[in-house]
Amino acid sequence: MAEGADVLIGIDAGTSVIKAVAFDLAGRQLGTAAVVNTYREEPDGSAVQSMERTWADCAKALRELGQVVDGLARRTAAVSVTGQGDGTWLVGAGNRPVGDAWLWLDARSASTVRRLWDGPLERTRFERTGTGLNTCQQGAQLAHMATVHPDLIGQAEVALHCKDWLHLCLTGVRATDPSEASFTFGDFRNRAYDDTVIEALGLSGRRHLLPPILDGTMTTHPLTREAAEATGLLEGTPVSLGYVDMVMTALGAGVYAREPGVACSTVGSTGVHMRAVHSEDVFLNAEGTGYVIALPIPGVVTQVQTNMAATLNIDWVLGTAADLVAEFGDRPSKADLVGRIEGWLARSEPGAILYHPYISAGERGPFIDPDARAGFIGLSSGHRYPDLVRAVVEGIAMAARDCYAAMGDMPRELRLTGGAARSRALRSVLAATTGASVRTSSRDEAGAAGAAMMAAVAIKAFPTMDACIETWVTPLLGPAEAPDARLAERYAGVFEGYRTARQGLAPVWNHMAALRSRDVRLDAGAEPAELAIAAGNETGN
Ligand SMILES: Nc1ncnc2c1ncn2[C@@H]1O[C@H](COP(=O)(O)OP(=O)(O)O)[C@@H](O)[C@H]1O
Ligand SMILES: O=P(O)(O)OC[C@H](O)[C@H](O)CO
Repeated sequence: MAEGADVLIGIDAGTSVIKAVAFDLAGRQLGTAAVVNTYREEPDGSAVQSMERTWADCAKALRELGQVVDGLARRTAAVSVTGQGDGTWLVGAGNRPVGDAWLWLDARSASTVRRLWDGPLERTRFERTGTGLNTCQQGAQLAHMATVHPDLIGQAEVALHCKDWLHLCLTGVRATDPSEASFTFGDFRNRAYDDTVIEALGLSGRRHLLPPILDGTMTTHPLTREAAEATGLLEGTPVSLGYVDMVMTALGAGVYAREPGVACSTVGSTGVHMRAVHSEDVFLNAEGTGYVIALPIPGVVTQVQTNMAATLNIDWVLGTAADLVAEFGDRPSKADLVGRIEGWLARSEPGAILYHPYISAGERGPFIDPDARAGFIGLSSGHRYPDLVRAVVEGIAMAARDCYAAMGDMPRELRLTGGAARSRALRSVLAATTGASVRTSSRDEAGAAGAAMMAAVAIKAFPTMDACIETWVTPLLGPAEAPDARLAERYAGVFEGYRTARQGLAPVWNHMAALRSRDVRLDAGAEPAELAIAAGNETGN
């Protein structure tokens, strides 16, 4: 470690915000800089993001951090980068992007996913990766591009994820990390690529696109001169490649605990619900859903169910109100609306309306169905906007319970992070819905902290990740907020309705999807065809 270097920087390139956060070597947060992330969604299901802009925004966040923390460049011992997972960031000659990145929100590969589900090697693929195939993942997206956009793949030399792209921009090194490599193309037991998995995805002929796997707790690479100029940091600063943000956030929030019954939920744009287990204790369900994501701790992985949209539903319900109000004058800010959530929850009745939070074009956990869509059940004429907001919040919590129910016993303690953790009312709904006590960390930036912890181990500020957790995570955990018993009883009943309804709705979602695709075909000049509600296409329980 360089003389006087007492700062670690964690970069967390999320779907909504790109953050750069400085910590001292004991994990105390020294400063934060954030740049709003930009991506586009189109009616064809695409969700894409400029790769150049992502790097420019990341560099901007680092430069701004330099204005917040005195002497940052000279004091930085190491940097680590994590980011939104899944998706496909193609890089071609001269390390230039091949078009825009496809994000995890991109639903275009739905038809390819359905085809691959029926393949002879699908169960083997699931048992090796521990991960149910869905449209978010790079394996599905590459397989789809191979048939529909061979031009894109043809120009690519390497297929990266978001954090890998930023790591390439910082260091000039093409690599990915053990977590995304193993849940997408490999085996979580040995954290290496697996030929059968790659064959199951129909990608044996594209094997050359997969980069080397690098463990950022063991290896760092020096910041290049160009990256130093762009970020304001010093050339040669060690850079560690973090694991995917889902486990970096969980690591920073306390997923790895010695006590039994502890789980960790990130309720941000997406909902991620997980437990840390030894890789031999992973439970592979019959439905083939969930993720198994390696932690940067030897032999320890997270067993995960992730529901696609969590607070994106809150953004939708608030955005709807903002659009309406804007018709009469000024548009209220998101902060104004978020600030009213507690009040709306206080004056609405718990468990009165069901809401399924599948607002983001499909669901991936605990069931996989690209056709799933959001909806309210149980509206009466007396219900008003606060009741809808409450239903949306409860729907997000029901989805969390649905995910834990598919992984075995409910947790006793839920370590909660993400946007929803900021609200006392949301925490109490989550506690009552899952029946678990909720604890949050006094540090806000769990994802960046998880990444910085990798850098701390890489530069040997701590001998092991266990030792780093003892200093960085455990002391910051707040008191347990116990569930309200009456509310918990009410929500246990509501959950039965929630699950029964979403199982029953699968054929309706499928029918609506068929209508949508018929509209597209009619627009293209095809003959109309008869449609009837058929048996569902749902995978999962
Ligand atoms: N006090 C709050 N009450 C309820 N929801 C909140 C609150 N603060 C933030 N949120 C929700 O959390 C979202 C941001 O979550 P966050 O975890 O920061 O994002 P991301 O998952 O994209 O990193 C906001 O868009 C909003 O929907
Ligand atoms: O960008 P956020 O919401 O922090 O993380 C997104 C996940 O990595 C993504 O859901 C993986 O599929």
